[in-house]
Amino acid sequence: MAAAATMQASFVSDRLISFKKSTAGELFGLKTVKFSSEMGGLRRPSQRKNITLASSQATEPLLQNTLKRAVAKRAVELVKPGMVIGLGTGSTASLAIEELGKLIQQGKLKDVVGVGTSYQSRVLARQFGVKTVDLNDVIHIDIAFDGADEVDPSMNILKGGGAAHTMGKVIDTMAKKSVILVDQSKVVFELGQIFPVPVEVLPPAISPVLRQLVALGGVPEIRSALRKDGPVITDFGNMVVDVSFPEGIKDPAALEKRIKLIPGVVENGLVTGVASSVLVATQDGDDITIVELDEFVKSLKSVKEAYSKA
Ligand SMILES: O=C[C@H](O)[C@H](O)[C@H](O)COP(=O)(O)O
Repeated sequence: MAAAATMQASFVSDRLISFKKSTAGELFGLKTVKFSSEMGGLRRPSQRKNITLASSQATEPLLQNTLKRAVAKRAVELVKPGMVIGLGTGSTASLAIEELGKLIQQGKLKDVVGVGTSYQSRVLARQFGVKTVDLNDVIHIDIAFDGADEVDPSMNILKGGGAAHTMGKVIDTMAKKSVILVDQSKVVFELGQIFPVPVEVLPPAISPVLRQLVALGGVPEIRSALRKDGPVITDFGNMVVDVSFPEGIKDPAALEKRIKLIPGVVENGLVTGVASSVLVATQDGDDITIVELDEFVKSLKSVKEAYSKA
């Protein structure tokens, strides 16, 4: 319970929690310092657990932002003239909107329109010159770009750190190609070990939903707002419950469905079987590279094997 409370306290710290996410080193349970530095200065799990918010603010977000920008730039290279693009929410998706806007403003992409997943994405699209249309005015989406809070090696996703997972799921599911953009810190062996599962809930149903979530083995906490007293209220007027699962999430697809079936639940942040591609921004020394998730996972396995033989 104390761990869950700590997680929740961090979680509401305006998402300055990248330092708590599982690193590549943790993905396969590696403990060596050498592996961490070899992989571009990734922290050992022990460091990660004990790091303070202050030190993370001093260093980690700078690198993470560079990685997010790099993956956003790469993603928009996939866009062709005339496409309808799903515009995700969050810091990484926001950078993709900005990069898309640059290409449009430079005249390199014509007749592209975006469909926003949130107020945030629509406002940014307007700011960066990406024309938006209503979801109900399009019959298809060519590519959706979105971020994630965690990704496992099977391309199961955990979303909703910004309480925007409901429309994100609608648009990502509808898109011909759902491209998830992450930096290496988001790749985990098992979903839910660091992040709780966000659940959007109809406010009048909050108590029965909380009870049902406990019955599923979850530890639910209503997400509190940062600069407002009381709960976070989503773009659709609902509340968000962050649910940690102390026993782990062994079957994300099954849990996604079980939470969805609770009356009063609008949507949850588990997204399974939807992503067509996960682009991972990785850092190795001064080099930043963008790779597909399976390639990233393979490279970790080979490093692990090399160290286990040494
Ligand atoms: O609700 C927010 C979305 O699911 C975001 O895509 C997710 O939280 C990742 O956000 P960020 O890119 O800021 O880490």
